[in-house]
Amino acid sequence: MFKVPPIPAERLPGLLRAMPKAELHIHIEGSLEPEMIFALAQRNGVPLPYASVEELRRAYAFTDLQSFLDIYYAGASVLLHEQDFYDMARAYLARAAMDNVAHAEIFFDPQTHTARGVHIETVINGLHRACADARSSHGLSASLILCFLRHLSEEDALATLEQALPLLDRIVGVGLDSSERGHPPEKFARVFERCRALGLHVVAHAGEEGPPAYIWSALDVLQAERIDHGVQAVHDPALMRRLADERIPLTVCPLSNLKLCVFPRLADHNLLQLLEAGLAVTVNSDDPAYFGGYVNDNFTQLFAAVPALTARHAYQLAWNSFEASFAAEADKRAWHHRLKECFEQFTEND
Ligand SMILES: Nc1ncnc2[nH]cnc12
Ligand SMILES: [Zn+2]
Repeated sequence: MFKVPPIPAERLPGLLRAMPKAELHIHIEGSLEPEMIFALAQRNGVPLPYASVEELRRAYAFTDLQSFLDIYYAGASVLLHEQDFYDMARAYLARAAMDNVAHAEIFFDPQTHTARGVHIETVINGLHRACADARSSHGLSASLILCFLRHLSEEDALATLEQALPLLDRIVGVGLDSSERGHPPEKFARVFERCRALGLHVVAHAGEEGPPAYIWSALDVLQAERIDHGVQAVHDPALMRRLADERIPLTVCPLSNLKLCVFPRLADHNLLQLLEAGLAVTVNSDDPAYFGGYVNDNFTQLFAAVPALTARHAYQLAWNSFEASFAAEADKRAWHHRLKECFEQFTEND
């Protein structure tokens, strides 16, 4: 790999913002800014239990994952029409392009919408159209990952997969999200087996709040190719060795972990420990509208809080993000090249 020259600390934030990167852990419903929630509520005549944008924003004081999910699902209730899904994804992709995101793999939660009577085609077609337009408008490639809600039954997930079958050419893979504790990955063994047989990529949230055992079963039972979050792996040395040996990517979300009280302070985040143990860590925003930052904010705030993180780590994190993506090898090579050029430019300007 490219040998990264030292870069002065004061130039690091600029480099973090400028470097091309992939975002692999973003819930599109978590990109709905309060202003857009209110605009869509008005457009669609959906009542909200908050009087104003400010009142809604004030409710964003979370104590754990569940306290966030309750508000997140309420926010998603304003999405009814294909254009709503398009507008939401379009806004995220425009924002991601500003952060020099070259490639995004976007989670969506169809069950949140189908449970309210919205057809799955409405959801997928709106999101897919925004992804297609992002390529022409921003030169950004984007694909979709359908997530099953783990607090619901496996039968519900199987029914959702059935509904999605005619639209499978519009998604790259499936994931597992929502309330982690009490809902281990093995609850979804059959639906994930079916997805793998259909040729879909497979990822799963595990070890966000839940124990290392959930990461083991995401790997062994679901055969997950990436682990979303995975920060609890540090409590299990054998698991750490496996994740490092097999180069299984972790899509880590520092500001999410902070806002959901997984770590008391950003300075206490274990991302550096994971990286130094040889894990293929990436940095992502999770639900940027709720956690106070898009992907570049995650990079800059984490690096500011953990001064031991250097330009070498920044390069590794961006490189990992492309390598861990489900994009074509030729695209990965092109992004790796752009990344190297960006770092070379930064050192030449010294
Ligand atoms: N951080 C998170 N964990 C689990 N499910 C989610 N859905 C949206 N954000 C999530
Ligand atoms: Zn997530």
